[in-house]
Amino acid sequence: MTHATASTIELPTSVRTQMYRDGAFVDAEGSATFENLSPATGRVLNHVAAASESDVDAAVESARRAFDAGLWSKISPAERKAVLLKFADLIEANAAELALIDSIDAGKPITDCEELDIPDVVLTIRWYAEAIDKVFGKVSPTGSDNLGLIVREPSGVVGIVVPWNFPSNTLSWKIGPALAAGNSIVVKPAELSPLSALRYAELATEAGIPAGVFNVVPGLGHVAGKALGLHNDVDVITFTGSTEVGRMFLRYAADSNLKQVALEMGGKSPQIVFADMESQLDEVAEDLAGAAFWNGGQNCSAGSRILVHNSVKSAFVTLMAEKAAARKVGDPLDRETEIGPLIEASARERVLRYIDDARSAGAVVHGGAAILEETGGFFVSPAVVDSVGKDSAVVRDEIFGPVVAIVGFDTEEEAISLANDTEYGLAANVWTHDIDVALRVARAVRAGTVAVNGFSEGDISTPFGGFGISGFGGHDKGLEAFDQYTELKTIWVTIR
Ligand SMILES: NC(=O)C1=CN([C@@H]2O[C@H](COP(=O)(O)OP(=O)(O)OC[C@H]3O[C@@H](n4cnc5c(N)ncnc54)[C@H](OP(=O)(O)O)[C@@H]3O)[C@@H](O)[C@H]2O)C=CC1
Ligand SMILES: CCCCCC/C=C/C(=O)O
Repeated sequence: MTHATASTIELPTSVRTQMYRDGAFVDAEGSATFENLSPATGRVLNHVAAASESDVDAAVESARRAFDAGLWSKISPAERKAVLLKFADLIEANAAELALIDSIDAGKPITDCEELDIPDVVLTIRWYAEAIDKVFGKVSPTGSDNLGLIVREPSGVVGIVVPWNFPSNTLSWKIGPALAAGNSIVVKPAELSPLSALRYAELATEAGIPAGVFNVVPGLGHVAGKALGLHNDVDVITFTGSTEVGRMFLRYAADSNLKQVALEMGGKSPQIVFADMESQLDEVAEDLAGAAFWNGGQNCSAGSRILVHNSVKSAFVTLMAEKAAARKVGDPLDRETEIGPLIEASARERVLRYIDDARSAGAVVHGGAAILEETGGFFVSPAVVDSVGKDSAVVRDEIFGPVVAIVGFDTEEEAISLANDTEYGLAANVWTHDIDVALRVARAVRAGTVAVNGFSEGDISTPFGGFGISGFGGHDKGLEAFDQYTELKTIWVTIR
């Protein structure tokens, strides 16, 4: 394994670029490939198989064959657990290499990948492995003439479509419960970060997951993703990404076999800071700088909208500007780096446009410029936007970059009203010492996760999903994730 600077990037030698089907790497139809670029240099890293519609058909066929054969779907939960625990062990044993792959492929800081992303994958796979033989069906409250059994069965073939911002984590939140429940899966990783999914599939086979249970079809969203969404033999689609593409999966389901669809989409998550935090404003600003700028703000639950009491707003803005300026932006493979490049050139242009438009409309912007352009990478320094109207685009839109907008409020009611003034509803955060205020606000804000006194998405035991246009049809994480990947069946017995 080579650790390299952005100018001499070398991927680990284990990296494979073909599709993964039936337990083996295979070329896409006609050996078609697409260019996979480095966000840190803008240069081509490698060429990856571009799955066609017929490649997706073949992967789904393979998944269905494996499901029907029952070598995974019908074995006991305890047996699946043993294999999944081995899978987790193999991921752990290869953690350094997986971290390097995601860091190079998606431009994520290497220390984040090593210390957060990959350990979270190991934890997730272990957690679902451990859970599966502890989840029971139910017996309904019948009279003595009947026995009503409510059982859960694996759904069948699950299509998994994921984005590039946490290539390993969003994948693990879906493959963990889907595999534990006994399904076969076909994964469509993001075009911008396709590599780690292929390695996870290979490690799954090494752990003993039967051929055909775990397939990967890298490729273009409007080809491979669409083919999976429209496939009549896919029982479930689970998706993380933009609301725009999430809507397409609902249409695909309506136009095909009415497959189950679960969508985890974007957000514009409010971070509400009350006046009683005045004595700890520095600590709050540090936490909220993390919430806004972690992963370069390319996070569905990024704390990109701060609502702060007007009595402490000016001091808070000064602190946030300092925190932003202190963040080290640079080569994702440099261990000092806290913020890597944005994922692609168009993302950088979009983020800079939001910043310029806000400035032109009279906002005060601290930071927020294209930097390190000589590297060829897509770097932007973090931006704190103040003196901005609550209806401006920088306050309302999911920017998916290191940009945080700050808006003042005077009363609790106003804070709640501003927090809920969005179509999104993924996450929120409230800072106060007053437990009554904290709980009143937590209950009043319409969001799937509300953190109190610290940015958080919960842990693996807590369900993660969104209200409004942030979520549809199910949750990732927690035992609740099994609802996405199982069908409920009633068995009604007449006792004669
Ligand atoms: N909630 C979240 O975590 C995320 C939210 N977003 C939001 O979405 C914006 C765009 O990011 P992006 O990664 O492009 O997200 P997308 O929603 O475009 O992509 C997510 C996944 O869907 C696939 N896809 C794209 N188009 C189609 C299609 N027509 N039919 C079926 N599948 C498709 C993508 O493939 P391909 O990669 O080939 O395009 C990718 O695998 C971000 O700027 C952000 O606002 C993005 C990522 C994560
Ligand atoms: C270390 C675990 C990080 C998980 C973050 C997942 C974010 C998901 C998303 O943007 O959808």
